Amino acid sequence: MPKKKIGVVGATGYTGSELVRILANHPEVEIAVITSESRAGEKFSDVHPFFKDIVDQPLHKADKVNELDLDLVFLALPHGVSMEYVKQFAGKGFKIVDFSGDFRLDSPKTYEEWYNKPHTFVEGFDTAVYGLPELFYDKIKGADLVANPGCYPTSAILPLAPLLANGIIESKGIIIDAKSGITGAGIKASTTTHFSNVNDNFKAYGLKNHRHTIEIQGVLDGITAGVTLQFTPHLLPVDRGILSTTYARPKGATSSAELKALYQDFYKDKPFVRICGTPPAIKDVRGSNYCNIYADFDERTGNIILISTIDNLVKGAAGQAVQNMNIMLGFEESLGLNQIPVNP
Ligand SMILES: NC(=O)C1=CN([C@@H]2O[C@H](COP(=O)(O)OP(=O)(O)OC[C@H]3O[C@@H](n4cnc5c(N)ncnc54)[C@H](OP(=O)(O)O)[C@@H]3O)[C@@H](O)[C@H]2O)C=CC1
Ligand SMILES: CC(=O)N[C@@H](CCC(=O)OP(=O)(O)O)C(=O)O
Repeated sequence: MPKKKIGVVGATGYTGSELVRILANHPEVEIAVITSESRAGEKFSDVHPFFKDIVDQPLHKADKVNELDLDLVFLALPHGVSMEYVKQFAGKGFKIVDFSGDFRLDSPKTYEEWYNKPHTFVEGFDTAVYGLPELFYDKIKGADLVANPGCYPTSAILPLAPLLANGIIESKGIIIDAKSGITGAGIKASTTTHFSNVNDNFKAYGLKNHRHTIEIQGVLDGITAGVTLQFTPHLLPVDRGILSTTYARPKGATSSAELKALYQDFYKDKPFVRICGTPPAIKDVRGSNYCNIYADFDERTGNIILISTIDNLVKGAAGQAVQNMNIMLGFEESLGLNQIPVNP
C-alpha cells in the first residue's frame, strides 16, 4: 500500500513541530507539505534546528495544499485563523484535524460567547467531531473534520468521564485545579510568558471564564446532563506537562479500591490511559501520548480526588491528533505513537 499523503499547516509553532517529530517516524504516512506564512521558502530544519538532516524539506505557503492530492491535513494554527482554512479547504477531498478550539464547542453561539469573536464558518459545526478517541472512537472513524481537544480538557475529561458515565458523582460542584507548562501558551513571547515572569514563579489565571471551562463542561454534559464545574488553570515554570487535580462529591458510598477497579475496567482497552497506584508526575508522561490517572477517596472529607497528567504537546495536542489520524485513516490507533516518556 502506498503511504498516505499528509499536510501540516502552521509548522513553525510548538504543536506543529511536535507533530512533525511524531509523523517523521510514522510507518504509514509521508509528509507531503509543511507550511508557514512567515518563513515560507526556508527549510523546516532552519526554523527548528533539531530536525537538521532529518526533516529538511522546504516550507510552503498554505495555498500549496490546494495544488496537491492529499489524504489528510493537520491545522496547527491559532483559533480564529483555523476556521478560515477549514472553510477554504471544505470539499477538497482530504480529511482535516484541527488543533484549535474553533469547532470544539456545541454551537457557533457558545463559541462567540466564550471566545468573544464571531465565527466565520458555522457550517463546520454540522460535521465536526470532538476528537477524544477514548470516548468518541466510532464517530472519529467516519469523520472528515475532527476538532482535536484542548490540552486542559484532555487532562480533565479523561479522569471525570468514568465517574459521570457510571453515575458515581454529583454533576454539580466539580472542581478542577490544573497546572500547565509554558509551551501551552504557544511559541510567541508575551509579558505573561517572559522568562522572569515564569521562572521561579507560579500563578493562577483565567479565573471563572477560561474558554476551556465550557469545553470541559460541554463534553461532560453529554455524558450526564447538568454538569457545572469550576476550572482554574495555573502556569508552571516548566516547558511541558499538565497536572490536573480534580475534586468531586460521590452520590453514595465508595472507596479507593472500588474507584481503582472502576477506572481499570473503563479504560481496559485504551492504549494511552494508564491507571496508577500512586499520584502521577508530569515527568511520568513527558514526550509521550499517555494520560496517567490516579483516583482516591478521602473518608474524612467525603471527597473523591483525581490526579491526572499529560504532556500538553503530545496527548494534549500532536499525539492525540496522530491518534485521531490513525483512526480516520483506518490504521491501528497507536501506530507511530510508541514514544516512551522522557524522565528525567
Ligand atoms: N501549545 C499547546 O500545548 C496546545 C495548543 N493547542 C492549539 O493548537 C494550535 C497551535 O498552537 P501552538 O502550536 O501552541 O501555537 P504557536 O503559536 O506555537 O504556533 C502557531 C502557528 O500558526 C501559524 N500562524 C499564526 N498566525 C497565522 C495566520 N494568520 N495564518 C496562517 N498561519 C498562522 C504560525 O506560523 P507562521 O506564522 O509561520 O505561518 C505558527 O506556526 C492553537 O490553536 C492552540 O490553541 C491545543 C492544545 C495544546
Ligand atoms: C499555558 C497556557 O497558556 N495554555 C493555554 C491553553 C492551551 C491551548 O492552546 O488551548 P486551546 O487549543 O484551546 O487554545 C491557555 O490557557 O490559553
